Amino acid sequence: MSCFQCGKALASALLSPEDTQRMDREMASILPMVMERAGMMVARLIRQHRRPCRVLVACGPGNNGGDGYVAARYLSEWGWPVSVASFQLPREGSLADQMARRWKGAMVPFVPEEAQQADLVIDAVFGAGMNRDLPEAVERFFAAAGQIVAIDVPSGLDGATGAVRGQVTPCWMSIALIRKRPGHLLSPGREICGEVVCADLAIPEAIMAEMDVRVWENGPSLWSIPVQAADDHKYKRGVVSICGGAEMHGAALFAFEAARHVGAGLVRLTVPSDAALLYRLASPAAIVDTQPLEQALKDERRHVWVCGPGLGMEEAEQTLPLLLKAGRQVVADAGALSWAAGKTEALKGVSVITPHMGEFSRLFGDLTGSRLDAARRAAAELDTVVILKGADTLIAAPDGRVAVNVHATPALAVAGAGDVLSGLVAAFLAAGMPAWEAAAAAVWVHGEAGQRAAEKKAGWIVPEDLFYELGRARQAASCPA
Ligand SMILES: NC(=O)C1=CN([C@@H]2O[C@H](COP(=O)(O)OP(=O)(O)OC[C@H]3O[C@@H](n4cnc5c(N)ncnc54)[C@H](O)[C@@H]3O)[C@@H](O)[C@H]2O)[C@@H](O)CC1
Ligand SMILES: [K+]
Repeated sequence: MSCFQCGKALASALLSPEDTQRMDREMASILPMVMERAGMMVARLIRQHRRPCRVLVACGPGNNGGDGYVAARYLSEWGWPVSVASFQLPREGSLADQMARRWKGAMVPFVPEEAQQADLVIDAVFGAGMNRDLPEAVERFFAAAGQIVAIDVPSGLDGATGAVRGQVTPCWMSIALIRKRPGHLLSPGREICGEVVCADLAIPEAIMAEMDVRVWENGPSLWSIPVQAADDHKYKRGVVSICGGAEMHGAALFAFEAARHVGAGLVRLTVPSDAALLYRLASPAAIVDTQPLEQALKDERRHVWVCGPGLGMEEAEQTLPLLLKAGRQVVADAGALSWAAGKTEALKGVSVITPHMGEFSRLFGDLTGSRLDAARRAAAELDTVVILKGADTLIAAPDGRVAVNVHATPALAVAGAGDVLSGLVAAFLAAGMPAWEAAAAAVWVHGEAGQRAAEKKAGWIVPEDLFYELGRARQAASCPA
């Protein structure tokens, strides 16, 4: 049973504004209770993180503001000095209006001077569905604040995409309601959220189970990596083949070592004959084939290939179409992606592509809209899993699923780290994992190994440092019971 079927993935769901609107409709009859709990949980979480201090709650006209009035009431009942500044009063008769009427404490003007005097400002002006520019008065108000806690998202952050609509002052903490939103993890939103904590609103399980979630935070609940078994043999663990180029040997060797160290049963390099000696000297453990690719493809057991790291344009042209024609599962990276620029359809049939933003733009044109939507569109267009690499790597499937990975470290920003990733994806494909799951698991394991290596080397790592962390990283990636 996959993790999706057993429902564990729901814990890492990232809710889009459409998801929450649908949810609100489903639970219309209990919405007052849910808002009451949201405000109470916000107050509780603040109490857990902060000693009593002068609090100013900035409230907007919608449900986000409603949560703010409730949080103000709870903190005040617990003896905290609290005032509320209303940016705009809620519509009469709305749920937020009902909550505002239950606030009997001090009201102060919505001006920067008030924000400046408070020890803590709670941002309940706009929620995750905001899709207009932030009014200047709101920008100025928060710019004067010292410490800000945002309810759900900082006002001005588009919860669906991580886009920031105006000058948003970074928060100290954001309290995500029910689940995080994609915008909490996606840049640039991620940089203004501060610590993100989730408030459990005790939503009925039946409602959660009905959610048609399409975006998740990447983690072990999304996939199952095969574990070792008594009857393992190298072909069961999986065979990975890697195309090596004549010039840049290092890239293919990084992919090769990564696949070996993460547990592939057998890894082979297919290289031009005049380069074979260099590969053999660089890695005495390497099985280096110099036979023509057509010959190598006669071996049906070699069904997973990495094509691109260390390949020139011509080499990519001579290998990728042959691999696809032979029906192999291909991880295409680097040289293969450069070769396909301007003829993106040449990648059709590839299982996984791993572009960084530059390669992605060369393949699919300049970004219009969000990276998340662009990755999803590209995956659908090519019928291929897309790993769009970055500080917040996206793993998009042709059916619209997207995993957002922030399990990483800036220490991985070195040449060669991407080649390691290609080797990992191939190893998990060869182990029998479906493409999206293999890609998501590889990205997570890459991040885990990076974090472990960075810890040992104070952040300054080379790709080789990852190899000996990969076994433990794979172990850590096993689906939790
Ligand atoms: N299911 C959930 O996730 C729950 C969500 N709740 C809260 O509900 C929030 C979403 O509530 P709403 O959909 O009412 O959204 P908001 O609270 O953001 O309010 C939207 C209102 O603000 C106005 N507005 C938006 N941008 C503006 C701008 N730039 N200038 C002036 N006015 C602007 C809109 O016209 C609308 O009237 C969440 O963020 C969360 O705080 C909770 O109350 C309970 C449960
Ligand atoms: K907010």
